[in-house]
Amino acid sequence: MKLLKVHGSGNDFFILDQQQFKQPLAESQLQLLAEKICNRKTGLHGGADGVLAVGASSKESAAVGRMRVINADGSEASMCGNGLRTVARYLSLQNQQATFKVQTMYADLQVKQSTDFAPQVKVFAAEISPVSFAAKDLKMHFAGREKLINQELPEIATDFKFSAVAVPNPHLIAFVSHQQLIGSKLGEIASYLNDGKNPYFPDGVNVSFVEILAENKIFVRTYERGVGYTNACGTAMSAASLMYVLLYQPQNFEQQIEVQNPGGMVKTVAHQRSNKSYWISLIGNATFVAKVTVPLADALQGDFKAITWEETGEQQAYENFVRGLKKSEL
Ligand SMILES: N[C@@H](CCC[C@H](N)C(=O)O)C(=O)O
Repeated sequence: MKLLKVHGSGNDFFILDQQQFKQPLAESQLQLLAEKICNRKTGLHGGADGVLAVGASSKESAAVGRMRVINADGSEASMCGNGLRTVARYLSLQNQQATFKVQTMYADLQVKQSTDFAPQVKVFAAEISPVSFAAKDLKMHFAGREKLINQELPEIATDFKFSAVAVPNPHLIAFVSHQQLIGSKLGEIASYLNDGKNPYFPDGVNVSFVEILAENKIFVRTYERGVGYTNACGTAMSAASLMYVLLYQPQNFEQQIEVQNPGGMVKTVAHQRSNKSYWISLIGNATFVAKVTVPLADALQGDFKAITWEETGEQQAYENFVRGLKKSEL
């Protein structure tokens, strides 16, 4: 079985092109494969944050291909912003196209090759959409609250104001001080809301703390549903950018925002359509780390003795790029 180890801003994945098989993997196999190869302790070459399953788009879709997102714990998500940029690059090379649409769970999303951030640091832009603040779209249950925009949530924490937005996967976002950003509260709140037992987000939620560094410059730290802390979360950085504009800089739609994260940096632009709906452009690296082969049967048993791992050399280029950034740190 062929895999491609990739990352967007250090949020790393294995791309699994299902078209290599006579039949796509069964759902149970796909879930088990993600759990086995992504495990940070026993997985494939240090594991990953998830699997991006690429396949043919459905007949009624005009998209060039389809992306499904399987978290490291085997749960499926409706969207993955960092992952979509790497899938866009993969499909761009496969189809010799620089701009096209990729089918995702709820929408065909526009992707486009953009200007490299540095030599061997390839960059793609991805449409993050649809956006909703509705509790039903977030699978969020706080008594009497259909929306959550910069509000206290005494049910889960004091000292913070939260906003909840689906892009379309669910995000809970708080703008915080640097001390709060680097503290333990994010992990405590997110672990509880992703325990599978709490009444507020029974399906879990991605939780982010955001520090405003300057106008149009923010730092986003995320504890992801189905994964835990990650270097970056593309949909979280997109959701945080939209909330930053809505809450602090409502004149800054269509302006580029620098979003720093523990894994590097991306750029975002918040947009509002004529029908008043929102969407976000997420612009960032789409790094191919290594070409990988592993027997499928071995991988499903967590046996990685017979793998091949062929580095592309891009990871060194990415690390050089990050070292050159004037970036805040945790
Ligand atoms: N890291 C991804 C999001 C992956 C899915 C998320 N963990 C969820 O379960 O919603 C991104 O870059 O957006």
